[in-house]
Amino acid sequence: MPDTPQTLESLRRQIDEIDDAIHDLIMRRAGVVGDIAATKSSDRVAMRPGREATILRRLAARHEGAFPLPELTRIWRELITGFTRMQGPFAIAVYAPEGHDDLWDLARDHYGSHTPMTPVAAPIQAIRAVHEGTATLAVVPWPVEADGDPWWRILFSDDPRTPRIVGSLPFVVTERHRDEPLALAVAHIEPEPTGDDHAMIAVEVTGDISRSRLKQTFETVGLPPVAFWTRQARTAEDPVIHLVDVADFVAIDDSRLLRLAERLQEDLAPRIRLIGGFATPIAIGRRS
Ligand SMILES: O=C(O)C(=O)C[C@]1(C(=O)O)C=C[C@@H](O)C=C1
Repeated sequence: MPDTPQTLESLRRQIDEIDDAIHDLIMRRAGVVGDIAATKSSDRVAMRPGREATILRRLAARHEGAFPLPELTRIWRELITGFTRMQGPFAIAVYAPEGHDDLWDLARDHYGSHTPMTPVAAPIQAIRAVHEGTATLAVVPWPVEADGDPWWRILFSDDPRTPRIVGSLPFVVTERHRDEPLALAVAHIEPEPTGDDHAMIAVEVTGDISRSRLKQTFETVGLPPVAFWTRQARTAEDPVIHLVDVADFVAIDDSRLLRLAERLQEDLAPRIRLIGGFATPIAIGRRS
């Protein structure tokens, strides 16, 4: 078709009509989210990371045509964050010390362009901000084995006000994220199963246990372990804590946690705490 001013004009008219239809639907969606908000308790965080994961997975699965999927999911991240912010205050504390803005960028990509974000110099400060209520959510680094004093240790607590791991970033993993660091999100949000989830389980023990025995014990009780980190004891009285990433949804009253404790009970006097979980991220392209 020749690119005459007339056809260009009529094509742009179609674009305007489509934009109006999209805009109308966004405004209509806001009305439905308002009804959802009315069903939620106003003193709890409105965000539901499990539901968000399900929405993005469903759209990614039905997507067709030339429009790039990373941009499509990015638009939905912006929308969902807007709909979350519509329901109440939402602010983030991000571990972003001077010169290290990787987690800042991950947080912006996921939690939207306009969400208030505060950089903090230590992961523990971000979690403290959630505990104290000055932030809704903390973005902290993915655990590393070499960390002698890992931040996740402070989630090992019986205090019901302790926040939990609720998400993993990036959720939509693209080529751009190859070799980039990962992050975890920590907040006061009840986990919801999405059909493809991970659980983070911390095991404090008084004695020595090899990785292979730990792995085998998790497998025996039906908890599929995919990664381990150990916080070594600094003194003889100091307990060792293992953090285990399990590829399944685990609820706080899951009988597998009891069976795990029973199996380790004999010689290790374990204390076991579910310190959170997250929906398995989706990969677009490959991250090798
Ligand atoms: O389903 C909800 O609970 C909503 O609040 C709606 C919605 C959405 O925009 O779809 C918004 C925020 C939540 O994190 C999840 C989903």
